[in-house]
Amino acid sequence: MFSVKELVESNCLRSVPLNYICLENSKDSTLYSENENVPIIDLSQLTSFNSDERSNTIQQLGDACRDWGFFMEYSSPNLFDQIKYGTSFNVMIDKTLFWRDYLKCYVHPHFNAPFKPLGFRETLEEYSTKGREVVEELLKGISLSLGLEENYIYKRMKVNLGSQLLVINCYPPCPNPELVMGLPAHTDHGLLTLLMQNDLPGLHIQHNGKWIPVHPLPNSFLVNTGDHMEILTNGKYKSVVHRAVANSQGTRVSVGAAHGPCLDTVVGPAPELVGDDNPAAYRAIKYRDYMQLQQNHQLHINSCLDRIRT
Ligand SMILES: O=C(O)CCC(=O)C(=O)O
Ligand SMILES: [Fe+2]
Repeated sequence: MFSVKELVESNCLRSVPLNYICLENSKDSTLYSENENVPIIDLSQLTSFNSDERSNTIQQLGDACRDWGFFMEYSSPNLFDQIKYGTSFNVMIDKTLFWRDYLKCYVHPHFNAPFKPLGFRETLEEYSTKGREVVEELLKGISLSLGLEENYIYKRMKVNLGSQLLVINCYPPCPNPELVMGLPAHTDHGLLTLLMQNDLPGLHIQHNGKWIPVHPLPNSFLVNTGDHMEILTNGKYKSVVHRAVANSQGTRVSVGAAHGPCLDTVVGPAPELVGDDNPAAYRAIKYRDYMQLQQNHQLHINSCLDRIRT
């Protein structure tokens, strides 16, 4: 199987090969909006000793999770292979190939990374550790915004043994970007994803029924809530549908770190967020089984969450 990078670098590419042409693109009736912007949260205020500043930011964080589920913040065939290089999404089930190559490494609770190129492992390890620290702070803020004790999510989801999956995506330039899809519409399976990207646009998020293009903001992380945040909050904070489109200008690179519960944690709606007027909307499922369910399912058909709704 060719990678898209090899295909583009072969120098014989004048138009998109047929097996990459994504018919869904012309059928997608979701409107496109350039006029709305993803909310921006200042992490230093979330960890501030000034209690007014902190509670204001917790409120903003809660609003962002409820209304957007996406915000920016300053500063092999086996799904569980610890290091995996590939193309498209899952070549075993994809009917159309996607314009994307990737490297995935599980970096927590056990750290895995290639030994080459020199220094890559060390950089990835430091990046992953810092990412977990950021997520711990965000989870405290999110727990408080839900009226829960600040360590509620961290403890209940056993995040100290949590799964952290680093996905490095590469979207080489495409001669006809409107005919292909980098990564089709999907939601992420974990609790929170931190995304870093280079300066080429491509990410779209669905908000109030429209696709919102996200313009890269230097020195920021994009943070999005995943399916397990939606399950745990019983739908109060939604997992956000997003996609990545291709471009003709240059190679777009994004690095996503999916932070989830411990793989063996059985996750269902938090009892504190369920009541007579708000019954549990999802059945409890082990995180590992959920990931398997998502992987075996064509990404863009509909959200994997639909399969565990009560
Ligand atoms: O490349 C992007 O901006 C999005 C990547 C993504 O959604 C993912 O890896 O799950
Ligand atoms: Fe994603």
